[in-house]
Amino acid sequence: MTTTVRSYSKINLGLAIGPVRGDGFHGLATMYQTLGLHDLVTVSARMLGAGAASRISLTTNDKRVPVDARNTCWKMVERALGRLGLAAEVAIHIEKRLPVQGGMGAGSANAAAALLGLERELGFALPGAERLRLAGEVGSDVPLFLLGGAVLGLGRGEMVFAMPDFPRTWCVVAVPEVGVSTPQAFRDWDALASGAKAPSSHSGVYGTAEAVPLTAPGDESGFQPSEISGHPEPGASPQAGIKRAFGPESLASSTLPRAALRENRGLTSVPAVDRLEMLSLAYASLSAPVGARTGDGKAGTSGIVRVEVPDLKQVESDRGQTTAMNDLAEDALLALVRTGIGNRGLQNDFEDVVFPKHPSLRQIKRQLMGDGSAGSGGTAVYAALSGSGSALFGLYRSEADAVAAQRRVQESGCKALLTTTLPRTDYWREMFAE
Ligand SMILES: C[C@@](CO)(OP(=O)(O)O)[C@H](O)COP(=O)(O)OP(=O)(O)OC[C@H]1O[C@@H](n2ccc(N)nc2=O)[C@H](O)[C@@H]1O
Ligand SMILES: Nc1ncnc2c1ncn2[C@@H]1O[C@H](COP(=O)(O)OP(=O)(O)O)[C@@H](O)[C@H]1O
Repeated sequence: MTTTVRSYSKINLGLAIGPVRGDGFHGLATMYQTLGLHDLVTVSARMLGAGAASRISLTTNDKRVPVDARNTCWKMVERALGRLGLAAEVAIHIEKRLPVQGGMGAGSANAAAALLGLERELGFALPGAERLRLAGEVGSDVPLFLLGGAVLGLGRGEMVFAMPDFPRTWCVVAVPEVGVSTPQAFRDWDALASGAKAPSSHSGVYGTAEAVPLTAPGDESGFQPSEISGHPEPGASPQAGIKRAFGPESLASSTLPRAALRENRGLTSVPAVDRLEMLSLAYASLSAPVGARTGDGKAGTSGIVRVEVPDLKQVESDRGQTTAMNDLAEDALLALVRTGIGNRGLQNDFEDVVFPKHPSLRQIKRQLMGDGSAGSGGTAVYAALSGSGSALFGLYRSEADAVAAQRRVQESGCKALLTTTLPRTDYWREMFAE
């Protein structure tokens, strides 16, 4: 028997990078959103007798994807079998449709899909908290795919909180040919943040900050990853997560070796931590009941997922959603877009290092955004780099606006895909392919 799982992608609606932690990872506050674009992961598995060693094999249609123990699916399956004390023969096939190194979390989603496929094949399910813990070990972006929908990510991105969902929203994903390495993008950010010249958009964050020691008194090694990894208790509130991620205990345990601290004074600034905490609180405040959210006071004016579009109209009426819901969706999305610090609004910090290195990506963001000029089609509600890139996305009020944006990007010679965001219920309903 085989199980085929849709391995969906994500975008980062906003992403703020914080200080380097004791384990070398960066603190993050990000709002993930799953998308309909997906790979297919097929798993077949059979138990082996007692004493046998597990055997994993992997195939894929994309030669850039490793087919050995470096593959995220392999890591996930190996860990899950180990945790269960089971031996099995497992064959995984990854049909790649998503860009590799695109910032869409494709490899991370593959790992989550492999776990779900394995569980179904063997007829077991790990407890929820255990799954999230294993997923976080495989990669910072893996746990979000065990929730789906709109997800707040804290810690190094692996502490995940399900947020109230925005109904499906039209989305265009631009897929430039350039690949961006995530570790390199973080290193570039470190160089920028610790350099003499602070980016103008972050002045006041890194420019004049005084360094504060995050090292516990007397601790010279400063390396205690076990204290700062892990996952909040299931059902914990985002606010509890924020406290855990940024509270005094976390700072005490988020130790940096003293030498690194000296070298990275700007990174450990109080304002940098404050900024991350403020942004997390702003994101988390969106978890208030939908009716309590405020938009721009002009509900219904921008019409996110308005039902003028035949296909989407069909989809929505099939699911019993009402037009009134669309107005609330618009309010929630506009509130999110305005979330941020100062007058910067929603943002992805990686743009500050990735755009200077790849100026063509800034240009693609402009095309996704649109300038509203006559004949060019509608503008985006929001457009940004996803994760560390190189994929970028735009969110649109209607299919017509999205199609116009797709055309603008394609005419400039860049591949552009039309899709929608994928709320949590749809994410799970459509997860297992026939
Ligand atoms: C930046 C983000 C934002 O969504 O996405 P992508 O652009 O990769 O999609 C993620 O945090 C990426 O998560 P993921 O791709 O799972 O990264 P991991 O395997 O955990 O880490 C890869 C490397 O990135 C760096 N890293 C990652 C996460 C983090 N919070 N701080 C880091 O410094 C580390 O150097 C790490 O070794
Ligand atoms: N299952 C997988 N699918 C894709 N890439 C994988 C996988 N496992 C490991 N990798 C490696 O991880 C790197 C990042 O992959 P990917 O998830 O596509 O990027 P991003 O995190 O930017 O979305 C790739 O360069 C690839 O070598």
